[in-house]
Amino acid sequence: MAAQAVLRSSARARLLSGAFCAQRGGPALWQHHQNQRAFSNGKILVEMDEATGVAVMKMKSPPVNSLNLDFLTEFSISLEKLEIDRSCRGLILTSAVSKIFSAGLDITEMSGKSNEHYAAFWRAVQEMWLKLYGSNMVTIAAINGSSPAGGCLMALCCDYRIMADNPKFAIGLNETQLGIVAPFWFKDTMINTIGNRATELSLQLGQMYPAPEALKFGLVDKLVPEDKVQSAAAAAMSQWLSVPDHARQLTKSMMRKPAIDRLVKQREADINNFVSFISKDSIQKSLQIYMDRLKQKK
Ligand SMILES: CCCCCCCC/C=C\C/C=C/C(=O)SCCNC(=O)CCNC(=O)[C@H](O)C(C)(C)COP(=O)(O)OP(=O)(O)OC[C@H]1O[C@@H](n2cnc3c(N)ncnc32)[C@H](O)[C@@H]1OP(=O)(O)O
Repeated sequence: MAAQAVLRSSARARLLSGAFCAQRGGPALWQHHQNQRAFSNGKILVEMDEATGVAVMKMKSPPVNSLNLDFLTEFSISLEKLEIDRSCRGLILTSAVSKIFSAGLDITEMSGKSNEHYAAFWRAVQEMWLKLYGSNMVTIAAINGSSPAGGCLMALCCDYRIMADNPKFAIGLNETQLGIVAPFWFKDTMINTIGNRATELSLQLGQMYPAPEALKFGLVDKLVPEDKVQSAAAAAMSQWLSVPDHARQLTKSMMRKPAIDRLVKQREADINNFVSFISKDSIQKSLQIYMDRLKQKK
């Protein structure tokens, strides 16, 4: 895909240079065990079944898998590593943290930091989206917990979503509840999944949907009991992998390319928009109030 080509160069350069790995105290090499390969960069564990060509990526950044700069960098590099591995055809994205898929963007990365930091953070968020939404692999989200905002975005980037059937787990783009705005490419991703009107309702209200409502709304494709999420994802994956790769990939590209191209074309402008928006005093105040409320609810 066009966006993949643009993105691959920078991440691959970092991957091959080992800069990221050295920073983490050593290269994230594959460990082999029978038909399984695995690597971990710290916040992400990847297990690959060589017999099926399916990798399971587990987010393991407790307490809530929030997407900070380190996490996003590890995520994009891990994804790139799988993308360039021709034996890997499918990816199941899930969480190793109990009851949480991902709490979305790390709010502390958007509070009280320099403009340079905000810009680097936002570039990393964009890169995660470009890579996951534009992946050539079959991507299935095994949503085994709550998934607000950026966590919901990650799930929406996948080709298919299976969620644990527990009304305590909720998913949605709740940005307006924090006093912030989902950017156009979050909005486009949701529109491409549930349509324009449902997206408008959902985004304006900053609605979080408990799992059963998320299914009705089309935000997820299937609900299964909590202990069946991984096996259901594996079963769905084998169905998806029965379709010839080239035809499925071209179809995926046809559906997603307009949204991807839109961000690629205005990446720098989008970063500048984010920095000027997030650094406003009024927005910083809203985020502070939201964080205080989160801590007080305990
Ligand atoms: C004009 C156009 C301009 C466009 C500009 C675009 C701007 C767009 C900017 C950003 C888009 C933003 C996207 C996002 O993803 S924002 C993040 C939204 N996330 C949330 O709202 C989630 C909030 N968290 C929760 O609801 C809950 O924590 C939970 C359901 C995920 C888990 O609940 P529970 O198990 O009860 O855990 P706790 O609430 O106790 O949390 C544990 C611990 O973790 C901290 N925390 C939780 N979420 C986050 C987070 N997203 N970032 C940072 N920290 C988080 C929480 O505060 C607790 O910390 P502790 O008290 O120190 O233990």
